[in-house]
Amino acid sequence: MKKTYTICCLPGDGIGPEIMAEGKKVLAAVGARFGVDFSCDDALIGGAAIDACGDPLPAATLEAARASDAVLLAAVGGPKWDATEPGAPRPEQGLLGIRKELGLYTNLRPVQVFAPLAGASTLRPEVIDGVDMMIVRELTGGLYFGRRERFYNEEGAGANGTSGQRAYDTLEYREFEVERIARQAFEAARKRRGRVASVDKANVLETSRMWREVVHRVHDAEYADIELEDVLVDNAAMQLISRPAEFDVVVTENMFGDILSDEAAQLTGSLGMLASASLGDGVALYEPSHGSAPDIAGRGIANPLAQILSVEMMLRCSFNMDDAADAVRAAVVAVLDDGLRTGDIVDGKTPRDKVLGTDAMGTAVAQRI
Ligand SMILES: NC(=O)c1ccc[n+]([C@@H]2O[C@H](COP(=O)([O-])OP(=O)(O)OC[C@H]3O[C@@H](n4cnc5c(N)ncnc54)[C@H](O)[C@@H]3O)[C@@H](O)[C@H]2O)c1
Ligand SMILES: CC(C)[C@H](C(=O)O)[C@@H](O)C(=O)O
Ligand SMILES: [Mg+2]
Repeated sequence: MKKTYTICCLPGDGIGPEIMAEGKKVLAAVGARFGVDFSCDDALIGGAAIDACGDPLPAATLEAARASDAVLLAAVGGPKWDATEPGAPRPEQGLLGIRKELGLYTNLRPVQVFAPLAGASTLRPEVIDGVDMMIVRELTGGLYFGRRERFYNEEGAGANGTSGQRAYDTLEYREFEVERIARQAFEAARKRRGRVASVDKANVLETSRMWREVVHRVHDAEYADIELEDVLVDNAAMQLISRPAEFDVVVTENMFGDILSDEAAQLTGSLGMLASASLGDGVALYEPSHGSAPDIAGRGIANPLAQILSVEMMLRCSFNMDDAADAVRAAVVAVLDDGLRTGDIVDGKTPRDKVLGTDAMGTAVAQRI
């Protein structure tokens, strides 16, 4: 009897369905080579779910995700759902909702420069040479999940020529949330080069002062073998592009991690190269770090490699299929070594016949597995 894994697939919006097709293609190739069945069932999330049933995270989706062995998500969002009236459902609520419901507090975003893509980055080759870092982003706390409110008709409306609106978001962390993400970062560092940079804004924010104190306490008590440095987030943003190869593990709170990971993606040549794994205590979710790329959606030119590398992370983290994960990685490296590129990772030297669309790029990877 073949082993069967059930994967809940959430294609979402924009380029989501296009890159999801390539993730499935790669899973099928892995299944054929390693004698495993991947049963992939689609469910609705984001804008597609709003259109179908008015809810960005339908109960049936959550149920399917909980019943699966792993969740593979592509991307949500797009301009179609941006300009709705106050309080209307938004695609991003589906994503934040599933992260919270599944308790996915750890988001791993590996930033690696594939040697053949050195020319695709906007940074000089000697700056990005050897870049290999793991961003450990806290994913279920902070500003994203704090109390927020918007007041449309405040007293004093019209003062200073405005309509008198007021709005707030709350940045809150509890000690246990910092402790558990710190442990994840130190554990990751032990398997890597033994260094953690903890990024905060402790010169200004009270949450950051607590963050720093807790990270150091966990470090001193349990991980004294790991080298720990504190970096203020503004300085971290600068150092990420001035000395990126020196970072090993970077741990930070939710919003800083969101912003820094998009910045770090530029080291790899494109946001289309950045995979991620969102982990908690139960079923895990894998998704590219990028969004639904509405500017290129429907044209068949999106880079599917972040989705495919997210499949690699799934095979490793959820199914303990290291050989299969290695095969996916090797296939991606082989494709890049063969000079094949999607439009976002070309450089001045890429010949036209080596520039592939989404479907051909996915096929090229699958064929090499
Ligand atoms: N995890 C997610 O589902 C996720 C993540 C980020 C943004 N979003 C949503 O996506 C929508 C668009 O956001 P945005 O434009 O700010 O960010 P985006 O990540 O969708 O796109 C930013 C830029 O990167 C390019 N890009 C992204 N992925 C690519 C790929 N695979 N191949 C080639 N190019 C790629 C896009 O074309 C665009 O120029 C918004 O609604 C946003 O909320 C969703
Ligand atoms: C779409 C959005 C809510 C999401 C985030 O900010 O977490 C995205 O930018 C990401 O990085 O996964
Ligand atoms: Mg983001």
